[in-house]
Amino acid sequence: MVGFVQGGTLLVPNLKGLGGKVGVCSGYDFRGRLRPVVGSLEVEDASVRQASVGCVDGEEARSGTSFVDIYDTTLRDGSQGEGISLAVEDKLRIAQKLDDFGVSYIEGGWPGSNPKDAEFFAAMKEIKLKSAKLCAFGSTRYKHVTCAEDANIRALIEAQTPVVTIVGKAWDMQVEVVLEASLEENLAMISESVSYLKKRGKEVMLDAEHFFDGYLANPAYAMRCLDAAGDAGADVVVLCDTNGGSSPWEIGRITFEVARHVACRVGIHAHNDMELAVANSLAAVRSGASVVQGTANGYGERTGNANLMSIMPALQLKLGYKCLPENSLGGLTELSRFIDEQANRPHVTSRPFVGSSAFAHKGGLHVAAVMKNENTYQHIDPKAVGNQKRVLVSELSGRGNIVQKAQDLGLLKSGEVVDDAWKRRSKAILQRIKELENQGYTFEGAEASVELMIRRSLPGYEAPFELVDFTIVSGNKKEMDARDLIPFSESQSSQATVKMRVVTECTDEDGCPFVETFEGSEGNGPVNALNKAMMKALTSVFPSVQALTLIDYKVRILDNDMASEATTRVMIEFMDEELKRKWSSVSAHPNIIVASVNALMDGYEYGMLLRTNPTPG
Ligand SMILES: CC(=O)SCCNC(=O)CCNC(=O)[C@H](O)C(C)(C)COP(=O)(O)OP(=O)(O)OC[C@H]1O[C@@H](n2cnc3c(N)ncnc32)[C@H](O)[C@@H]1OP(=O)(O)O
Ligand SMILES: CC(C)C(=O)C(=O)O
Repeated sequence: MVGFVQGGTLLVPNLKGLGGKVGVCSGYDFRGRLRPVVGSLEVEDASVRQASVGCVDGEEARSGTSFVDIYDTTLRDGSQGEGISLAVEDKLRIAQKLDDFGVSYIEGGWPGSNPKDAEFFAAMKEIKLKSAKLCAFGSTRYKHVTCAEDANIRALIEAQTPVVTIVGKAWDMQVEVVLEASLEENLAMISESVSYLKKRGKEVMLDAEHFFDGYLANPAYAMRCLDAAGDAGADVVVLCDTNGGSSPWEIGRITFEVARHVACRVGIHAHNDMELAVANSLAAVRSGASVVQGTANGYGERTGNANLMSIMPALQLKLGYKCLPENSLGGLTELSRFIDEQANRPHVTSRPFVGSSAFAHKGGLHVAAVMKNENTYQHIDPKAVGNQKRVLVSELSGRGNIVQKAQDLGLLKSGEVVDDAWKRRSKAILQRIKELENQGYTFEGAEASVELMIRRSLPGYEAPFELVDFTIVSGNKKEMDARDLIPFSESQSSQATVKMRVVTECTDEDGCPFVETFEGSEGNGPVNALNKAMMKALTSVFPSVQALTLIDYKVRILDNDMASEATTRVMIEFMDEELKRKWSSVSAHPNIIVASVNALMDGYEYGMLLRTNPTPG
């Protein structure tokens, strides 16, 4: 922020000796955001062009913030990402969630493109958004037709949205090669399309496709494209880094030029081909853009669009802009994961701000420091974006990781002095973890196994069951001969039996009496048969174990060169359907059955503990 407008006078601190032109903004709409650049100021040193041109006024000036509108295009540009296909119902749910969260604009799709998008807009006519404005997207009219004749423009009107965004070419080469139209015809396409939509009461944005490449190739023509839109009444011209090849310093400089030239608001739409889309969007804002287009989690064609999940917190927490209603940002992590779920995309743990690893500490030195002061290895408070600090336990841990884990689990009070017993305990656990990781375990993703190690080290811990013995008989010649005829799910090629001692009700006086159970089961493989037998044995004493489901079973061979003697790592994930909790356990062994039995036992033990003594999830 370099300037403050007061009573029509631009006060520019610290600009003595600087030069070039500085854009001046004035007036605010209901959100307190800046209105168009209305003038310019000559100063003397061109280096200022790379500085920010944001201007503030009145209340906003006093608080030192200005409003940036977030324009979400997950439902349109996001769905151009490979592997993303949203059903109408998904789109409706996402639109409502984005509205609840508080983005300013939601681009729903391209009504002239396909029946699904048209259906979405039809359905949206029945849904009232709380504060976001719904946008329909399309292109400028086709060459040599009138807007009234253009099916795409007609579909935009029929969508009945308050906002229409149209993409128009801004790079002379693209006009000639792709549109095969004259440069003048392209200007007419832009101008007539904008004015046609404005006359029908729409708020209109022009997405100036390839703007930055176009500006570098032919700045005068690129600007004429924006002028064609601006003169026809466009509310916002959005500068697109369509090929995603620009850098923040170019984006900053060019956005600055545009912001001081055009009379309407300026937006930014960046793609991530250089992994700079977020940086480019922020650079544009610092240079005068006040609308940022992007997608949830950075979905989008090729390498994706600018990730709004990073842009929104960066604007509010780092750059001092406002872009969301009060307290909204705390829902960011949930929003990101909700949209991943709807889009059927895996959660990317390393995503800044919202990923489950974004505040996960692994290195022993880091954890020791974070325990003293979280700011030592965190750039923000995770709660500000609805995320949480996590401590991982692995061979890279120090004692602090174990102590912190015990505190997180409520086994040791936070702030309590770590006494000698805990010092010895944490040292022993740590040593065991390092030994086991050396043998092939990995505890990082197996938090149930870590928790059990800590609990088992505590005086008085009693495991809810003990596996006395098991047998497995797997495969037979008859099944082998018929293997091509039997579907996998129907194969019963393995049988398992288990003998267990299961704790019944514990009382203080009598301790915990055991019952011994013996059960058997068939399965389509040895682990399946064994799991079913364990489940039977446990449910015969604890019926609630039925709510536990094995949802993932991963096997990894750790030393391929050892051929069939190789060590196998098994990671198992369970879910308790009723408690809505998931947990993972791990084991490693050269015998895949032993590794599986150990991981299964940890999984069941943890599940039964959760039932009797739920820990924070
Ligand atoms: C950078 C972006 O992300 S822009 C958005 C890109 N997204 C999409 O394309 C997804 C939705 N698209 C679609 O469903 C289809 O492409 C449609 C319905 C829009 C058009 O389909 P079709 O009529 O079959 O045309 P096609 O897809 O081949 O598009 C090419 C035509 O569009 C014209 N065109 C391209 N950009 C524009 C534009 N901004 N304004 C006007 N016409 C344009 C081209 O000149 C070409 O015309 P021609 O066939 O006369 O040479
Ligand atoms: C249509 C526009 C916004 C676009 O996706 C781009 O140019 O990248």
